[in-house]
Formats: sequence, C-alpha cells, structure tokens
Amino acid sequence: MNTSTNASTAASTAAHAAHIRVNGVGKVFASEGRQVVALQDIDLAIPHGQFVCLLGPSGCGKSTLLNAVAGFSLPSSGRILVDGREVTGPGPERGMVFQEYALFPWMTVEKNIAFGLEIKRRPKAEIDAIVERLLKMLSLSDFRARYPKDLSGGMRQRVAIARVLALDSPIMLMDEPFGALDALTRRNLQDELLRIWSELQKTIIFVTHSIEEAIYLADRIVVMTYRPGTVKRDMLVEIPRLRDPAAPDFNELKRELGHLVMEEQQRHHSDELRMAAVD
Ligand SMILES: Nc1ncnc2c1ncn2[C@@H]1O[C@H](COP(=O)(O)OP(=O)(O)OP(=O)(O)O)[C@@H](O)[C@H]1O
Repeated sequence: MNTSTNASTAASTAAHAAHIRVNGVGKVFASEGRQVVALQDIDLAIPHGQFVCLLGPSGCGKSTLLNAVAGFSLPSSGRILVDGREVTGPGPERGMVFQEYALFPWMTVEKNIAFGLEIKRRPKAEIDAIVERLLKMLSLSDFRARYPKDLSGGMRQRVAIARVLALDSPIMLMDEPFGALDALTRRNLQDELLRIWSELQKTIIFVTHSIEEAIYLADRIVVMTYRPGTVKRDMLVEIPRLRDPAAPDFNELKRELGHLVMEEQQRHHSDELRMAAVD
C-alpha cells in the first residue's frame, strides 16, 4: 500500500488557497564570530486545516522556522504570508504552544485560561463561557482551582493548549509540546489534539523529532536537512486515522523516514566532530 505521496504536487494545487505561505525563507545567525545558516530557501504552501509536522534531528532549524512563522524572529531573506498578509511580528491569528508550559505560576488553571481574553477586555460572561467549554474539552474541570505547581506535566500542557484555544487562533504553532511527557500521557494528549483539531479545523504546524509522533499526527511531514536547514522531503501521509503504530503501513513509513532522519543525524555528528577539531 502506498502510505505517502510527495506533498509539493498536492501543495501546488492548493497553493491558491494557502493559509500559510513560506516563500524562499532563509535565516542566518551570527554565533561566536561564525555565521550559522539555520534556514535556506524554504518554500511551503500550507492550506487551511492542514496538520503539518516539521521533522528532523536537533539543530536542523525546526524551531527557527516555527519562530519565523510565529513572528518572534523574522527571516533574514524571503517572506512568510498568512492569508496573503506578510508576517512582521506575532499576531492573534497565530497561537503558540511551547514545550515548557509557559503558564503563570501565580494563577489558577481557570485564570491561566482566561488571561488572554481578560487582556482583550472581553465581557465576563463570554470569558466564563469560553473557559467552561475549554475546561470540559480538555478534561480540566476538576482541576480548575489548582495552581500549575500542583499539576502533572500532562495537565500543565493541557492548560497551555486551552490557553491558546481560548484566543481562537485559526493557526496553532506547537514546538515539541509533548516532548517532556511520559509515553502514555503523550499518546493521550496526541489523541486529544487530533480530536480538537478535527473538531475546530485549525491549521497546525507541529515540531517534533519523533518519527512515530509525526506519522501518528500529521497530514503532511516536512523532513528538514541539518545546516543549512532546507526541505529534504515533503510528503503527505495517507494512512487513515486513528493510526496504529504496530500496523505494517505505519512501520513501512517509519523505516523510510528513519533513513532520511538518520542521514541528517550523521551530518550533524560529522559537523560536531569537525568543529571540535577546529576549536
Ligand atoms: N539565537 C541563535 N543564535 C545563534 N544560532 C542559533 C540561534 N538559534 C538557533 N541557532 C542555530 O540554528 C540552528 C537551528 O536551530 P533550531 O533550534 O531551529 O533547530 P531545531 O531543529 O529546532 O533543534 P532542536 O530540536 O534541538 O530544538 C542550530 O544550528 C542552532 O544552533
């Protein structure tokens, strides 16, 4: 069975409807007197509602690309467009979930979720209704009065997701959001995210270095190369959901992606050895 196809063909037919467009994006950092080309010539057209995983070993520019889409750190060259408008900084249509939960420790769960809406001065009745709906959606109702320090990692990450959902951003940017969680909690949250995504029709860009996580979640996987970060492979995952990591088609794709990621991992190691020799 064919479990994947090249996404560039599908993306080009969907390009006119692209929600997010990354056009010729490059990013260069200056570090200890050296120039690090973190991204080079990245082109992506992401349609509304697509779930995209950026996959690759450490240092291949996944977070740099996500931060550029978020508007936290702008590209050195090229442009990023959201609904045809150039990204020049963060915006309400793009919500970000980080690996480290980024919650306010002095606020309860419900206050954390309500915070963004209060800043926007939305009416109290509206805030209460939204918070109530999200507490239920993310199974947090019994924990509403707790502080982040009294929650497990999985619960904290649920609150972080609820905070972004409260603002109803059509785009969710997620930087290894489940990377610090144990395997069981991680799978539960992946399932919840898939449920929320299919219910709310968000466009998601999700960074991971877990091949299994990418196959489990994504409509489309973009494998990146190590320095410079470019698109090595851009594929659509055509295995029906919910996907079974033990199934042959899942494993076939896992092997294929494993080879691609391993090549970049090896380039990373050779680079580190070369740098150590220079120093
Ligand atoms: N602020 C910075 N200054 C200098 N170099 C940077 C900076 N941010 C990132 N880099 C470099 O850019 C490259 C890409 O980094 P980035 O964090 O985007 O990779 P990544 O794929 O997200 O890795 P990880 O999974 O470890 O987070 C790396 O070589 C990194 O060292």
